[in-house]
Amino acid sequence: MKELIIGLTGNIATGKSTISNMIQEKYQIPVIDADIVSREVVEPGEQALKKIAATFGEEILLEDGTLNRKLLGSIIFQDQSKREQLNAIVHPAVRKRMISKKEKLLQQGYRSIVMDIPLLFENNLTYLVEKTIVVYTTEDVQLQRLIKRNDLTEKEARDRMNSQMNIEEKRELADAVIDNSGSIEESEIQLINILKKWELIN
Ligand SMILES: CC(C)(COP(=O)(O)OP(=O)(O)OC[C@H]1O[C@@H](n2cnc3c(N)ncnc32)[C@H](O)[C@@H]1O)[C@@H](O)C(=O)NCCC(=O)NCCS
Ligand SMILES: Nc1ncnc2c1ncn2[C@@H]1O[C@H](COP(=O)(O)OP(=O)(O)OP(=O)(O)O)[C@@H](O)[C@H]1O
Repeated sequence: MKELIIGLTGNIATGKSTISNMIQEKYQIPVIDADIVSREVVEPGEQALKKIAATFGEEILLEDGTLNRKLLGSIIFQDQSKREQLNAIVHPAVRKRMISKKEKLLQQGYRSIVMDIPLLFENNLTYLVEKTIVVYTTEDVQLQRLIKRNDLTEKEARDRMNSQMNIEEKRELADAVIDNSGSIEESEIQLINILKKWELIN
């Protein structure tokens, strides 16, 4: 089996987690998920959470001292400057922790690793990986799945989509694309073909 660090990206609700779970469970390639790491770095006691409270006010915390994600989301997805303020606090900590997780997995002997990073292209993080996969859907499918999964209004969903680079642009930048607009089975066939082409499975 070859060695490869893969960057998996896409847009909000195009299916990154669906594909990365498949890669981890069916093909035993470990996945480092930026969304999970971005939750770890804002746990109570973490520096990043203190900075968020200092910037957005103590009312951004719930009674138990954890981050009110719903409230913060409603602020930053409709205000670019607020989003940039949050990114400046959270992203350096996420990047640092992801690199350290990658080093640990390499030390444990893993040779292939997937880094699931929604903002891989926006934040110029391709230097962390060797190949990129974009999980794509048409904008219409993305919108419908996002509204359904997060129980959002169309405006809220569009604000979230507009806070990221357009999926058509990302598709152009990718080494490989999985079109997840159809069924999960159809997506798995595309994934298998990519993993075979990159000699990660037989
Ligand atoms: C604003 C927050 C609290 C909302 O939390 P919530 O639980 O509702 O969403 P969750 O974290 O699961 O993110 C869902 C999706 O939103 C998108 N997204 C999240 N943050 C951002 C952002 N700053 N810019 C663009 N898209 C984003 C991603 O596609 C992500 O997969 C949270 O998203 C956050 O802390 N964001 C900043 C960190 C970040 O950029 N994370 C994304 C990858 S590092
Ligand atoms: N092929 C598919 N057919 C039908 N529903 C799907 C398909 N792929 C994913 N979904 C559903 O669409 C929603 C978004 O998928 P998923 O959570 O994997 O996206 P994501 O890209 O990881 O999202 P985020 O950017 O928010 O982390 C989920 O509710 C998931 O169950």
